[in-house]
Amino acid sequence: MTLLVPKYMTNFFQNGVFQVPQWPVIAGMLLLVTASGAISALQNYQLQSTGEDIVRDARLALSKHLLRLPIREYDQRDSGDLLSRVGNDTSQLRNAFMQCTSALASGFITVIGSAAFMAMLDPILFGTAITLLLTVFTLMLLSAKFIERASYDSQYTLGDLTSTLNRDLAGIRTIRASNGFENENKVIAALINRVRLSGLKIAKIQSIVNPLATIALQLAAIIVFGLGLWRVTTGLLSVEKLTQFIMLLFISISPLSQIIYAGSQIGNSMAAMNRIREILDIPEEKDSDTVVATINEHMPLAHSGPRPPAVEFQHVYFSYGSKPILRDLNLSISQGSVTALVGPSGAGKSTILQLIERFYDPSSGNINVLGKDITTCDRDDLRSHIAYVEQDSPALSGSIRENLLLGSNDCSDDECRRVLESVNLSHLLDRSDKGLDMQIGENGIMLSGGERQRLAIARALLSTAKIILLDEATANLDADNERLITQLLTQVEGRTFIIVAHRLATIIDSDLIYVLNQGRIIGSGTHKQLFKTAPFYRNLATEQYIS
Ligand SMILES: Nc1ncnc2c1ncn2[C@@H]1O[C@H](COP(=O)(O)OP(=O)(O)OP(=O)(O)O)[C@@H](O)[C@H]1O
Repeated sequence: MTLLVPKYMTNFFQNGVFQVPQWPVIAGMLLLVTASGAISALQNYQLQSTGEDIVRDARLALSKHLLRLPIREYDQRDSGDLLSRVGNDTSQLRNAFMQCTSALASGFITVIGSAAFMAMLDPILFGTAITLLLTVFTLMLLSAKFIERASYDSQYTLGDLTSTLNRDLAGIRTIRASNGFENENKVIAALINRVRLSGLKIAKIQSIVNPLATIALQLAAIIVFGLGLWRVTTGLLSVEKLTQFIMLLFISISPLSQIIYAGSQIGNSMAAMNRIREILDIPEEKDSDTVVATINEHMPLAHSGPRPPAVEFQHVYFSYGSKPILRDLNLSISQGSVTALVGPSGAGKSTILQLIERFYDPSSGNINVLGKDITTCDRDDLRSHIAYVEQDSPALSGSIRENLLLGSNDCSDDECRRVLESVNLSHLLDRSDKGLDMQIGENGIMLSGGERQRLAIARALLSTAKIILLDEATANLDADNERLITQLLTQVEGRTFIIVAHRLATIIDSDLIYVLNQGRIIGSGTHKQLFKTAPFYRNLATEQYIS
């Protein structure tokens, strides 16, 4: 519609002489301009909304993918950097995308339409204008490559900054207690300066290229205008046509500048896109799986013969890197039993639990859970049979209820209360009138270490998992609570407990104890048997005054 305005303007001239326009002409023009404004506003909103949808989809895909990466990826990557990709990079992508789409979509038609009209009005004048404009464009595209590199550096450094702040906030007490503030502040300041330098590099490129582009555009307009005037004086072009041509040129200059500016932003969005792609290209944990079975723990009961072990390791070797961690490991843990893994720090006890969860796969050997080779099972199905209380018993920010129901939403409030009572946590419900909805702060900071452990044990007990892995799950408990939890585990029926513990007092009543040293099983049996037959275990027990 905007493109019709210059044509309308020819009503102001008759044979090269200015004519006062009639009211209908003025009204028509006003209508044209208003309608064109309204359409452009609608179009702009529609584009922005499509842009928001696309960026939302990118964020959804990225965050979903982030939670499903293989565990090894989290070992190697920094959580702050991953967060920065979901936050900063998608915002960067969003900004550049918005500018590009709105500039291209709304401006493109105007520019192409103006070009077509101008070419019809005077091909020579149009040829000159297009040559000059193409030169400006090439300049902008060249600069986008430099901007992409600088922007990539800037976004990486921003990722480092987010991770450092993340690390510092998580360990703020340690930092304060060890007077580490100055050192950390220096690291953060250095990163902030690096971000600034990358930003300045981009600014330098843009502050050279953008004015150059504007000057070049103005020069192009002057040259075209001068050439047009010359063609009018030599009779090759009428005043009406020159007026139309110049108006079309001015109409197209603003969207053209927008397109050129958007071109300079492509570098930023490419850098952000590459960082997002880097994560999306990592195969998800499940991607390499060939699922041929599901675990059905009831099936063996229907058949005659013994039930398969809850967990079985057959000649398992494993390493995180080049150093072997587990060597030729064989375990057999019966369903419904309490089994303990003991041994010195670094022996590989937690690693065994993580292999049962299939966070990692062994280098060789087999692991069976409830009679099925876990590499042939669906991971979600496998994990639905296992509850895992990690060594540090991390609690999640949120309410008591959210922490209890993580992964299973179908427990009633009464069941939640009962399980809290069984682990001696009922007093938490009396702290405020919010009951189960009481917030426990970031990572459960409003709970004591022992309360966090009992909350994690409560979550495991509330789940329907038949196999419960407890990694040093009572290490922070006082003697009374430790006794309570130990007794509770022996009373729970139909579940298999695999307990890693340093304090032997908590596991001496276990049905079976495996003693590990340097990734090998060096003894197994009950406490009594091991005390008699395994000198290594006897030493461990004697050191803890256990006979
Ligand atoms: N994600 C990992 N990447 C690389 N090495 C690891 C990783 N996790 C553990 N290790 C190493 O593997 C070895 C066994 O660790 P693991 O945590 O299984 O020992 P542990 O017997 O549970 O020790 P602790 O009693 O101190 O918890 C250790 O040498 C440890 O440094």
